[in-house]
Amino acid sequence: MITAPRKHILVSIAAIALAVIVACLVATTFGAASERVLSVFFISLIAVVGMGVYSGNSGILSFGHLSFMAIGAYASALLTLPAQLKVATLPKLPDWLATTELGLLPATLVAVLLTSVVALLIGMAIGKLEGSAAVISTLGLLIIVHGIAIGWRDVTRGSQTFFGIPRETSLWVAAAGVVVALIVARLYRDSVSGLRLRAGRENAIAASAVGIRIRRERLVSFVISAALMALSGALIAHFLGAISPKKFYFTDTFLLLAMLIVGGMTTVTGAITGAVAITIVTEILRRFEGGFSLAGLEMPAVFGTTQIGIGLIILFAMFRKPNGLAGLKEWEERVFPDRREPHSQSDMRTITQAVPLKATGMTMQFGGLIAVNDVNLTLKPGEITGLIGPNGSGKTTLMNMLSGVLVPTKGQFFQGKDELSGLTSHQIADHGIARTFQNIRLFDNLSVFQNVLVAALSTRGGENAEGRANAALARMGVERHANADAGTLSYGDQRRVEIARALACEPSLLFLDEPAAGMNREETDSLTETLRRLTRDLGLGILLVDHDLKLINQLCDRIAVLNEGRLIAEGTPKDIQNNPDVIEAYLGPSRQDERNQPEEKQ
Ligand SMILES: Nc1ncnc2c1ncn2[C@@H]1O[C@H](COP(=O)(O)OP(=O)(O)OP(=O)(O)O)[C@@H](O)[C@H]1O
Repeated sequence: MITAPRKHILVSIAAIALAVIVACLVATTFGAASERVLSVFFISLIAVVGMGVYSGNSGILSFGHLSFMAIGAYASALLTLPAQLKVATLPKLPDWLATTELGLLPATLVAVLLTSVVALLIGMAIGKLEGSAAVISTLGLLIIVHGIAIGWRDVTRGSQTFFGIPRETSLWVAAAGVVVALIVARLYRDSVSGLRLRAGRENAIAASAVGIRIRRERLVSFVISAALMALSGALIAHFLGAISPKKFYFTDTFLLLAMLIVGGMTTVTGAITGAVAITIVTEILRRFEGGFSLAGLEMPAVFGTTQIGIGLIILFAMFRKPNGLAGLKEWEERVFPDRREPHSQSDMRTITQAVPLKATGMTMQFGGLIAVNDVNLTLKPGEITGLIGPNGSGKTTLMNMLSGVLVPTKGQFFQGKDELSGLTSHQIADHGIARTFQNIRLFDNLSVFQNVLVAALSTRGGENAEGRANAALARMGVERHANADAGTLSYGDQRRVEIARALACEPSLLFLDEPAAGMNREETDSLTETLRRLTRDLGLGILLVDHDLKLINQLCDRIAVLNEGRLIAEGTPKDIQNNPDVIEAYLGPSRQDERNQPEEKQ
């Protein structure tokens, strides 16, 4: 399923095909040299969009993707190399490989398939890593594959040139390859998997809380991007006719990453922009590298002029355009902004079979600090439970444990007979528990509609996702912002969108961590009314953490009070208001004495 408007996709594909055909026709009129430049440009562009499919959508920069290009290049070359030449130059090849002599297309398909399998295995290992560890591991991959290419002499000819590869990559073959790669990358970006991955890139914790399995989506993108790299590798091998391991090492990694970073990692438009910009600059600087004369002045040869130039462009881009020259949007998204009309024909499903969530002995220890200490709590559908307590009393920590963000040190919680303790955040979301965060965690660079849609797509089997997304937006009164980027909204609207995103998961229990923080009284009153309607109309249970005691008292059926990690009181708002332990926790013992004295005198 493609999540973008059909118009964007059709316009994009038509433009890609047209631009490539026009570029080919222009190059052919200028002769063989320009055809060569354009062919290399197309093949490089396949690699850049290949890297972008993973790095752009996941936000994890990969230094290792040229390994997949190398695997594609060597694998396809081994399959197309004339048998006689194989016998002469690679005498130790196994018979079946020595006698195989395929055409470019089948050899490329086999190479792409083989690379995808290798990427699947590597991706499963790398996918366990986060942040800089994930980035560094890709560097390790590059070094390992380079080492194998040099060491496996019987198959690769080691560091010597692997020559004699049939030069079958014509300009039109490269053009066909780049059209396929650009379309695959464009479709992936707006596929369900691509949207989930971009949500995870924006905020991994929130993505997991709406049911997204980030590791799985990363793996999907890793394999697709490796397949595109293999395609690029096969085409370059059959364009040059000779390859060696150094072709797939640091120099080209730097060049391709520069294209991706300068253009903008997150879009296909960015990959194209970066590839065009860096190719033009490289072609110009290369002419000056050997020295030149200007107005009678002889400039000496400066080795590395091209690399220095590319480095300067990267610096310029980082200072002036940190998201790349093309920014965060595809060109067609800017030219034809989404004018999705908000509609809410469908409403949210009423909770009919919800069961209470029972937590016992919940404990969380951070080093020497016991943030939550042996807390028992039951949350019922259709009921609003307030969770209050002074700053640092453990409210958010308890909510984090019940939503799978933190693994409790001790304690268990069940939904009916199902034990949820020990489940991950996305598994808990699938059990109908959704949440918002104290510090708003929206997917800032996705539209409001995409924020909500991706949650609906990732829970309840993705059933009727668009309808659920629209209904959730309408329930929270933010449907008019559907097309705006979430990060551009006012604070109050962002909080409402975050609740809408949680509602799109169709939860039976909703956890709200300080939903009224930063809202004025009017906005808070309106939120109070909205939340009341949610429980009344849909039978939803709510766990509400807030410091606004007026909101808590007005809204909650029951209130639980934490102090220094312990549950010190539980009851109706009236019980809690008069509870001496609660008064002491909030006001301190001396203030409570003051408060008690007049009463004692009476
Ligand atoms: N990840 C963590 N690592 C270490 N200590 C933590 C962590 N998270 C919370 N704490 C500590 O646990 C205690 C409880 O924090 P928590 O955020 O749950 O309190 P809270 O009641 O939600 O506070 P507030 O009302 O200010 O949001 C605090 O002392 C806090 O510093």
